[in-house]
Amino acid sequence: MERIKADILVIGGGSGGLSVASGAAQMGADVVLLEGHKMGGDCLNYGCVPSKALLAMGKRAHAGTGTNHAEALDHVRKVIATIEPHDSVERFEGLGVRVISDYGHFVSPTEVEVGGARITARRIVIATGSSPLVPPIPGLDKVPYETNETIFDLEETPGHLLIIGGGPIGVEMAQAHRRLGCDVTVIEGMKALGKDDPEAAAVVLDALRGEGIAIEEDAMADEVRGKPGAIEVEAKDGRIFKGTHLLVAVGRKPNIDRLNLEAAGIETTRAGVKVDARLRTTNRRVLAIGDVAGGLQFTHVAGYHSGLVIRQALFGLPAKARTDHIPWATYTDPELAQVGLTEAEAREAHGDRVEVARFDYAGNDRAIAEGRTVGFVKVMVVKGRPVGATIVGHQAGEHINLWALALASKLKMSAIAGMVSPYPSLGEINKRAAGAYFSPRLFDSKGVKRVVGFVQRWLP
Ligand SMILES: Cc1cc2nc3c(=O)[nH]c(=O)nc-3n(C[C@H](O)[C@H](O)[C@H](O)COP(=O)(O)OP(=O)(O)OC[C@H]3O[C@@H](n4cnc5c(N)ncnc54)[C@H](O)[C@@H]3O)c2cc1C
Ligand SMILES: NC(=O)c1ccc[n+]([C@@H]2O[C@H](COP(=O)([O-])OP(=O)(O)OC[C@H]3O[C@@H](n4cnc5c(N)ncnc54)[C@H](O)[C@@H]3O)[C@@H](O)[C@H]2O)c1
Repeated sequence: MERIKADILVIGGGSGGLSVASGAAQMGADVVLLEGHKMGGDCLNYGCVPSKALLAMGKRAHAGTGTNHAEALDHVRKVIATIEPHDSVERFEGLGVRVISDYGHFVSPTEVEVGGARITARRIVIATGSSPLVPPIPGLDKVPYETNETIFDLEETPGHLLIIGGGPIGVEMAQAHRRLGCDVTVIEGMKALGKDDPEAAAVVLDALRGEGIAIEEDAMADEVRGKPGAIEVEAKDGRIFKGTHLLVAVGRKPNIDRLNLEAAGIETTRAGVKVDARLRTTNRRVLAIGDVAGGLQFTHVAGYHSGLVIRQALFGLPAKARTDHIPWATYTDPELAQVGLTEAEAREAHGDRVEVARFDYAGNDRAIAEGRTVGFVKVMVVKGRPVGATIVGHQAGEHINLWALALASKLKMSAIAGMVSPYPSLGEINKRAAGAYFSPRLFDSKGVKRVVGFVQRWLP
């Protein structure tokens, strides 16, 4: 058996693993990367990239440019093919990474076996991601169903797509398919977009319903039956939903089954590999990042984790994973974006000390000019600093960047209010929200009026 020694062994070539491997190799470390399936992982092949490409085609169809489902899937394939070389084995080998295209598993606390090789490394990084969770709903195993791993390869256009799960995957896929000409029913066991601010989520759900998508809430799928082309989902309360195709989007499960973690003394929880604030597992040589670490499951979180791992594994420096500054966005139209605490979370954590500053898209001249006046930004502020921001509306996922910076760098509201925004930009909504925080302090204050009166008497 071949024996390989490395500084860093990365298991999994998705968003997190590839960032660690490329960063570490370019900084001079000896890196081995294992990828058992497709380089680029979920995000490139079955997640962010195809879903945003399909949504883009849905937008085109909605604008009247006559795109159909088959053309949209063709576009999805082309987008993946365009990005693929960036994540390819060739590129990584060019960076000096030894790539092994196979699944790896631990055989001891310090060794991983893959194919015919046994690898030891100073640090091992588990970056094996997650897979679609398929719940044990009676009958589901007897009907054809799609997940995010198959929906972008569907041969035929669904006549009526049933989607179990109204989280980000469910609602993004609902709007993309609806705009590409399918009937769509979302079957959500609790509240759709339930992890987001309910007032903002309602704006998205209203828009989706307005486009003809049925969103059924408090409808926990309890039984599935039927045959190809004629599928029924029955909810716990007896409601029955009929469609031609079924997409299951009820969350994720961590990819840990193949890893033989017991051999390495690595503990797990229901969410994934157990990690501490520094992303260390219960084996001190092994770290876990991205979806498999069971926290927020986003590509940019996997990327953020990779930076923390490089800091620790290459430079021996401590690095703590924060979550208070992590944004996320759901790329429906209108978009929904969040960073930090929602209004409810902020009130729970800070009580009466929270002030909510708010500005509506309807008050922004560019939004009026573009006919995109639906939505708002609200910012949760404690002692002059933002602790969270919610934006729903046109390009909310872009506009949240500013608040992500503000939270990451602990900026004050005065920094945002003091920024000069180009007129007429949509992004000015953020400055106006900060302005809304200060206006009562300036315009409703007797003290300010007294000072102005005094100065005016003395100014030449
Ligand atoms: C439909 C959908 C849409 C999404 N949209 C967004 C979005 O818009 N924005 C966003 O930020 N996030 C989005 N996400 C989430 C995002 O895709 C994930 O958070 C991200 O891919 C996680 O990266 P990762 O590196 O942890 O795992 P992955 O990217 O899944 O990579 C893990 C890799 O490890 C490999 N692997 C597993 N086990 C082994 C083993 N034993 N040996 C070797 N290799 C192994 C797998 O084959 C895989 O390639 C979306 C997800 C889905 C499903
Ligand atoms: N834009 C983005 O960044 C983006 C897009 C898609 C996915 N993602 C990532 O992927 C993760 C997974 O997304 P998801 O939408 O699959 O999961 P999710 O956990 O966010 O939502 C799943 C939904 O399914 C519902 N559900 C569970 N069991 C059910 C049942 N039996 N019947 C009816 N409803 C049921 C839940 O109540 C929940 O609302 C997200 O949390 C996110 O991290 C991100």
